[in-house]
Amino acid sequence: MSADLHTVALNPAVDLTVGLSQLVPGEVARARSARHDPGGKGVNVASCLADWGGRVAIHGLLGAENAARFEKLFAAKGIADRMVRLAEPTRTNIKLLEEGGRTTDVNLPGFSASARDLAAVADSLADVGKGALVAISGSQPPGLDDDASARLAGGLARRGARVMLDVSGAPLRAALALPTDAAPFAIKPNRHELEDCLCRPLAVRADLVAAAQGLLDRGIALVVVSLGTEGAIFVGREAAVHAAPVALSHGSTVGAGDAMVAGIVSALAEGLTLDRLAQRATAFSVGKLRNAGPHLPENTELRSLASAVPVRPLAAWLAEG
Ligand SMILES: O=P(O)(O)OC[C@H]1O[C@](O)(CO)[C@@H](O)[C@@H]1O
Repeated sequence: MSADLHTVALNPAVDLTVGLSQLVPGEVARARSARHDPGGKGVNVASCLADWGGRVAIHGLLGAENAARFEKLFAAKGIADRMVRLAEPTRTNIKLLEEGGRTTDVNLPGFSASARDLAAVADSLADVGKGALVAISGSQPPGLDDDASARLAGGLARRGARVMLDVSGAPLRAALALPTDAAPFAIKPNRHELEDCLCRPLAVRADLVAAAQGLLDRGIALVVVSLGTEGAIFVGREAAVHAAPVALSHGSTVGAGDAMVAGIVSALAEGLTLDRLAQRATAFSVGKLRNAGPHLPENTELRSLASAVPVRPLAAWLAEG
């Protein structure tokens, strides 16, 4: 990969995955297993990019008190740690994984952060500009303005970096309001996040595609909408495709979207065509389901998964729906 790769995690998390036979709300559940993994969207993306062989630096905020688990991951994968340390610990998010793979996420708000902390993150990105690819992912901790991620993205875009933004809710709305010269290069909402952001239902394929195409007018070059078991659509200025998922396994779905973001970033770094990018992104996402924690399978397995991903022009997918 020739590009300079960076990820930003403003609100990382230790993921506590609790294995259960079945979750019945209101009843006592006996856990069969428990594991802790360093997580949060920007951490997962960095970890997957490093697994693929990318040279990646991570920025953002991290609680000093429980940083060891993250530092161990970064050291093991050769990820350059440029995260700003905060006194409060990083949150723990709970993932209730039932037999059969259904996962219920309980995501905590996280440490509180200030405008000064955000400025320190922006400083750590000051030398990142033209030629760089930067993934900014995940929620923002309490204390930051809704447009915190959008401001980071806008600054980077104006310096010539290509930003892949994977945020939702108010931070996504703020990013979509950026002037076109500060717009992210790519975004990856899921259907629900896009509906929430545009305040309208997108249950019909034609509406979904029209909404994604409409976002290109805001200066975004690539809009990826993930559709769970229905795959994902990839809408660019010159081409648009649908990728179907291949053989789903029963692992936790936690981090599958982050793996998809890593696949998109790696494909952009390698200059792949949109077809190949869609296959790569889908293969990373499906491959991640096979592993617990923020880890991808071997590159040979990912390549073979990618070659099996059915990709077709969006018009064909639309005609069928
Ligand atoms: O930042 P959010 O939206 O709370 O999501 C964080 C959660 O998402 C994940 O990154 C998976 O996408 C988990 O590792 C983490 O617990």
